[in-house]
Amino acid sequence: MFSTPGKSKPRHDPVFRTPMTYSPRLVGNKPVPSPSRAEIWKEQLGLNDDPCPSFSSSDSTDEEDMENQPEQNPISAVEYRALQRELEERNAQRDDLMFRIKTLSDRTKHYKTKLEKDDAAKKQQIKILRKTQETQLFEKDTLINNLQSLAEEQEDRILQLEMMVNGNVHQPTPIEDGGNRIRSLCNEIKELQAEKVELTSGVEELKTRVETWDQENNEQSKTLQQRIVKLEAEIDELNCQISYHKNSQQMDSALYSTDTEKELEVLQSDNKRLLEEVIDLRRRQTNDATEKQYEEEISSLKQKLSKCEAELMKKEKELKASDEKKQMVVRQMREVQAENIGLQARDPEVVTKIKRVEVQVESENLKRAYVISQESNTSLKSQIMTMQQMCNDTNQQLTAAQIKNSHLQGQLKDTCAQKESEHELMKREFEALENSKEAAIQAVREQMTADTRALKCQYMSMCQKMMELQMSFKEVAEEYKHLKSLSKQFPQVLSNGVKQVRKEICKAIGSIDSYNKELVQKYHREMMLRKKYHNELVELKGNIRVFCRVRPKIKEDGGGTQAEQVVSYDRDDDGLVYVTNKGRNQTFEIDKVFTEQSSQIEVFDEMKPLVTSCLDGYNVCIFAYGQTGSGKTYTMEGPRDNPGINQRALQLLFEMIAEKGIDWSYTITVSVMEIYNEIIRDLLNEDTSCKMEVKMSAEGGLYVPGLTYYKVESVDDVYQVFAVGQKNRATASTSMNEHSSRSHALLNVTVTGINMTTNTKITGKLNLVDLAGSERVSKSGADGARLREAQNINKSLSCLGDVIHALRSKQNHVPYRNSKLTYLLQDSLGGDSKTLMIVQVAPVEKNVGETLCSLNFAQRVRSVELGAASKRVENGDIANEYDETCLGSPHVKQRSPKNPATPSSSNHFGMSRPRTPASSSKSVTPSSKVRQK
Ligand SMILES: Nc1ncnc2c1ncn2[C@@H]1O[C@H](COP(=O)(O)OP(=O)(O)OP(=O)(O)O)[C@@H](O)[C@H]1O
Repeated sequence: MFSTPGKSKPRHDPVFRTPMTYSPRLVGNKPVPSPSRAEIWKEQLGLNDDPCPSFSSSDSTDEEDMENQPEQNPISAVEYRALQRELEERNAQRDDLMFRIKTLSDRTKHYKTKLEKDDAAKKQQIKILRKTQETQLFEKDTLINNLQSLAEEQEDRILQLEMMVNGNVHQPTPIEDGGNRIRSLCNEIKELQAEKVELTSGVEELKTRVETWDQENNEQSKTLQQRIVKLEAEIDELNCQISYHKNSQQMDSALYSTDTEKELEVLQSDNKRLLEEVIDLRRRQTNDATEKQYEEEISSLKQKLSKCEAELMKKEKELKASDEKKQMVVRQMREVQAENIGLQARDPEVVTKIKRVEVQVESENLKRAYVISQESNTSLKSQIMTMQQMCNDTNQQLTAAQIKNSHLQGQLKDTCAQKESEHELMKREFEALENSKEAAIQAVREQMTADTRALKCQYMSMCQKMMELQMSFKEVAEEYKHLKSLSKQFPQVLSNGVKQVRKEICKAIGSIDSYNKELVQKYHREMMLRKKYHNELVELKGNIRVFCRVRPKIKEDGGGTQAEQVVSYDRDDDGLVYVTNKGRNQTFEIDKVFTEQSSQIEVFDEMKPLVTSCLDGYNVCIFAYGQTGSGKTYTMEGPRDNPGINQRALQLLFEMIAEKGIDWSYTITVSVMEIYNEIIRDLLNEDTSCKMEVKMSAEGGLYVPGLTYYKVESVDDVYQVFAVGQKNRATASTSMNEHSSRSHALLNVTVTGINMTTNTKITGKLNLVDLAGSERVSKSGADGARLREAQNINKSLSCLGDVIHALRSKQNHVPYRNSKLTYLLQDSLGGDSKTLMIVQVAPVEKNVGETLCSLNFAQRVRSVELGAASKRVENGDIANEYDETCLGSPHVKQRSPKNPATPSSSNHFGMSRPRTPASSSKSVTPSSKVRQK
């Protein structure tokens, strides 16, 4: 019956519908088709490709089945409803599962979107970081480029300076990009600097060498000049000597002159060569183009210098040798002169000879030779002059070169200093930039590392989340698949289930059919009985009602066959009780049977209406009847932690009064008495020896003169009253346990209500009586005092039976006055009262006789009709006397008893047995003072 959302209905908004909006379609009602929540979710989840199998076919089939079923298999409406309910439950389960799927898919979507968002944020962060990194790298590159350009500029400047110094032409080296370029550039700069330093040192060395060489050259030149001068002087001197000895010593002097001239020539050639070398050196020094050439030249110069030095050494040696020769010549000349002088002084022959020699010298040849020698001498002199001139020029040039050199050296020094300072500055800047660059790189690296770590952590956590999500998604998917398969199988399963259930139901129906028939029969019988009982109950309203309570087994019951259970109950009727006696089952019909398991509360709940009717002005009497130890006291008083009817009744009265509100003013008074051996004792009076009597007032009401009443206002007051009563009862009796079993205990509660608006007074009385044990005399075998006690008990219980009998048989005279008990209970046993008798029985074989007697008595009492109960309402003056009881005229309604029997005919009322100490639950506690009227 599900419609396809895409066709029959517009697409639903992706809004989650609460489960309350969903109304599952049921089989039999043919509801208007509407998309299920599962379909909506599927649609929202995009799972419409394989839609859930529509239940329409199965539903319709089911429906048809159901419609056709009555023809084939008679299925009742109950069965149909059960199936409907099952279907609803299945639908609800399916919806719940779909809801879970929806929730999980929502969660998955949520996580996915979160993941995507995180991814986008991460990517954005990475982009930003990349951009930042790129910007930083760009800045770094710009910085490096700036540095490079700066370095290039500096390098150019250095090169320019070097060019200025050296006249070299520097070709700029191509600069590589990036850090390698900087490093290579730095290395190159360092290398260049080292080279420059080396070159500078080389230049300086060269300069020093040049200087040294210049100095040496100068010195050599000076030495040479001096030597030249000296030689010229010597030549002059020699010329003089030659001129002096030109005739006589022509040959010798010519020889010497030739040697000297040779020496001079050699020296001049040397000098020339040296000058040429110096000039060449200067020229080379100024014209060197490249450093290599310069070095080569320096090396060649060095070699030349060394050669020059060697030559100089050699020349010095030669000069020394020539000096020696000259000295020798001078010496020879001196010797010649001395010889000449000696010869001149010796004789004229010698003079003539000399003259002759002179004449010979002055011959033509000599003259030619002399002229030639003079010419040569002149040319030599001119040459010497020229050489001197050249030497002077050279010296001037050398001086100028020296000046220029010193000037250049100064410039070079300045340039070097400037270059060094600039280099230092540049180095510092470069270092600072390098440091800042390193710091920036380090900071960026650290930032990047931290960011990478954080991103890694994020990535890991996201991966983990993703894994978890994937896992959960897988689980959800598997669950969804499983659900899908289940939902696919569901119609089949459902139809199978329905068929199975139908079969089972049919089978069950078949199997229980017979039982049902039996039940129907029972039901009809029960209905009849109920109707009858109801009618009886209505008729008997206000009459005696009889309950039976079976106490549980106690240890006093002993063991063995005597302790065997003889009481049993009807499973369906709580008014039937069976007693097995000598193998025969006896059935007793009671208004209500309380089993061993019934609690005090359950028992009291049945009596609540009676108790509360007291507030409406009814007289109520509840008395417990039964043999000793059957649980009368337990039911009426009960243990302290689980109180009985007495306390609960008073507590209920207080609660009801509290609920009544302010319109009614209630007063509750209580009196406690006991009847022992037909003597009434006031248990609220400390003087228990005072015998009380029941009197008839002038108005016709019964009262007990001198009876103590306590006005109670709370449950605590009730407890105190009970305590006083128990204390006084204990004081009055020597053996509490036995005494309590052989006396009737009466708790009389009088409730007086005054309506403040209408001034109406309502008086109700609640008599709660714990009767003495009802054992037969023969069983206990009592005698003496015990016999008297038993006789009194018998008498009172017998009188009770007589009264009931008289009432039952509509006798004109009801013998209330035959016993104190019936006389006291007259107004509660009369026609306008409500009476409840709880017959207590023991469940064991040992007490079966007494149990049968008690139940017979109960059944007889139950059959007595007392007529309808009536309220005791007065108008007008409010009576303040609480000790007055008003007896209405007994109204006996005739009704045939079911089990007519004479109450006193049997030996039921007999002597009581002594009671075991353990069975006593009556204890005396001191009471506080209460108000006594
Ligand atoms: N419904 C019950 N649940 C538990 N114990 C019970 C119940 N009824 C009676 N008893 C126990 O049985 C024993 C006898 O009970 P109880 O004294 O009330 O008997 P009784 O009929 O009042 O005797 P007597 O006539 O001597 O006063 C007590 O020990 C009591 O605790």
